[in-house]
Amino acid sequence: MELEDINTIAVLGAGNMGHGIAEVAAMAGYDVHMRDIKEEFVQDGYEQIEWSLGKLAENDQLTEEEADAALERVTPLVDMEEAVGDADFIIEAVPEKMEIKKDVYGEVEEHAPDHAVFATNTSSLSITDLAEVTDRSEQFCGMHFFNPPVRMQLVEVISGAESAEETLELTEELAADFGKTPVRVHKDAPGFIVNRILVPLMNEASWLVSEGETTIAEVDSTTKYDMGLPMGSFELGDQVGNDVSYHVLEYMHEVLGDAYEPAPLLEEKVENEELGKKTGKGFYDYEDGDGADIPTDETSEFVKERLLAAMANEVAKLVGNDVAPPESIDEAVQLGAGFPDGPVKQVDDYGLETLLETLEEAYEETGHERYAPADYLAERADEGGFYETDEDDGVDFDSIRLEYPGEYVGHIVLDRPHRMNTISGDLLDELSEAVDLLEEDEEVRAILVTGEGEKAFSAGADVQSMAGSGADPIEAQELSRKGQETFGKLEAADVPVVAGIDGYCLGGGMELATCVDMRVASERSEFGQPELDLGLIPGWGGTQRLKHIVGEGRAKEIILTAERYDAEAMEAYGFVNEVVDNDELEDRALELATDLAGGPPIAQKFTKRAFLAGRDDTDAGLEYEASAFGHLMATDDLMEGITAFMGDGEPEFEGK
Ligand SMILES: C/C=C/C(=O)SCCNC(=O)CCNC(=O)[C@H](O)C(C)(C)COP(=O)(O)OP(=O)(O)OC[C@H]1O[C@@H](n2cnc3c(N)ncnc32)[C@H](O)[C@@H]1OP(=O)(O)O
Repeated sequence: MELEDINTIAVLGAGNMGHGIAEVAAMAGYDVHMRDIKEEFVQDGYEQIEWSLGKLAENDQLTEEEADAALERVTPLVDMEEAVGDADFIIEAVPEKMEIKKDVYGEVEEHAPDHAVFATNTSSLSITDLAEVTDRSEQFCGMHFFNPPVRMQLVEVISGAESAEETLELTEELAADFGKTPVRVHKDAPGFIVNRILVPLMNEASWLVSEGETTIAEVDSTTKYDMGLPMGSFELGDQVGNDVSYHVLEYMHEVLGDAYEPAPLLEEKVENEELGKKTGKGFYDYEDGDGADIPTDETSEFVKERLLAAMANEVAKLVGNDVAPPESIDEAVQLGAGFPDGPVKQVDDYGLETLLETLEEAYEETGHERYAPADYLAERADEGGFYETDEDDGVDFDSIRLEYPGEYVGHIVLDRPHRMNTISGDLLDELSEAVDLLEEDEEVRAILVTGEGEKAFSAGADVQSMAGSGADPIEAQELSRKGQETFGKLEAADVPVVAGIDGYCLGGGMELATCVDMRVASERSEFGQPELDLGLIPGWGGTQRLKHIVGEGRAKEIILTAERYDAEAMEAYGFVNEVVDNDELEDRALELATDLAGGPPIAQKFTKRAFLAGRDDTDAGLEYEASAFGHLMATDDLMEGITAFMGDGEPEFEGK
């Protein structure tokens, strides 16, 4: 079956995941049969979809008409035959109990057409075991959505022992058609990718506290503010539900052995029914206490090393057993768990040899199986990391992308869409290197800077990682200088620089945009310097550079009020050169950069330098201008420009 042959999708289960998946499928234009065992369950799911579509429309992520049309496409049903009788693709999202799922498949098999593909949305059960209940194990695979499906980008597409390649490819295409990012899990291993990394990580944290090696505060301070994960490890456990992590671990323990024995602390939480947010209490108290109140200054290198070592070991088992390659693991965990950097990159950066030693020492000390290093870990430690290092290709960016869309334009894309393209120290390093590369490249005569995705050009400095390191005033001062200097490179670049701004352009993101020569923004963009609201000041040049664009009065207004401004207001303030329709932003920004790239390189360089030279001293600027004017007289570009003018043609400047 091809993707075009899929018209009707049956979603079995109208609970949290089921109705979310049904909504995503309906938004992508499919007819959806959403089925549950009781009328009230399907109605409840249907109302949730209606509410969620309404919210999306309210936030301009859909038009009212699109929301209405999506809802129209969902048919709530109780009868199984009606639900699956003419379905081309069936996504099962019933409770995570093998017996329930098996019963459902028995019934589905009776009524589903022969061509229909079955996909199970499970986070913990074996795809192979489930497939065996059906008569079509080749037409069966896992399709693991993350909660809530409408917002989460990742879908793990999991191969059972007998899933046909065609089934897996079709499921990936369908996930992509839903607007999601599919990541292939090549083997049916417990936890697949994301849970296989997260759950043992939470378990290691619990073991360390159980054994009196550290405290919950230290672990969460380290995970959130040193490792830069979106939440503390225990905070995450409370969010996921301690019973959920515990059951996943029990399953891993049963299938994979003692390395996955649940920690006593976790067991205790489950016994006491302190399951996390949903029961009001878990590792933190959400009813009578302050919830997850995590200190920024209790980070511990010991904890970091143990957690990274645990993560490195899981990565080794996944990669070594061909469950998934490093790139897929990083992509899945970034999209599914919001990690700023993928786990493989994190452990590679820390040093596999060190982490291997950490495991070996801990294994010797405690004898616990969870510290037994995987063979593949030792192998990769010898090679210097999980990622193959390509020696010919010296440039390897993670937080940005460098593209060459043609016609002398070098395009820098801020590429952390899962974190609103926030700017970390690593991103600054990469940006600095990218500007150097583009400046050295004779084939680049203009630079375009944009942010990946539709939400943000950049929401500014990564506040979370800043809170971790910012406790140290010297480090914070260095970070400020680094940002000032990096953005300053764009300002001082010899070639024109354009920013294409779509979405939030806040804080450090706006300071970056301040350093380009021209700014094109989509209508939906929002600007601001919110630093004062955080008790900070703009530290990447904002107090000095913004005034040169909008004047001191407006600059003070923007910074002191910390308000957000829409694109039109920023155009009126002179910050944005041009506001365009949302859909046109990308093309228009590239068009402008391409136009500028066709200009006379030497005259452009001198113009930019003259502006900078005269910024604080007009006489110096005038002197520079006169001298540049003189130099230009002797260039081929001048002759080319004048000849083209006289002949009514288009000049072709060569920068000579
Ligand atoms: C020297 C330079 C200094 C600076 O630049 S200081 C930073 C200045 N920037 C800010 O203060 C902006 C902070 N962010 C916001 O106000 C909001 O966010 C937005 C208006 C950008 C978006 O709001 P919404 O659409 O409601 O989304 P959401 O749930 O708030 O954010 C989505 C995820 O993005 C993370 N995030 C957003 N901005 C930052 C940031 N600047 N640093 C770190 N994370 C950020 C959030 O926490 C959350 O994450 P999760 O989904 O894991 O909850």
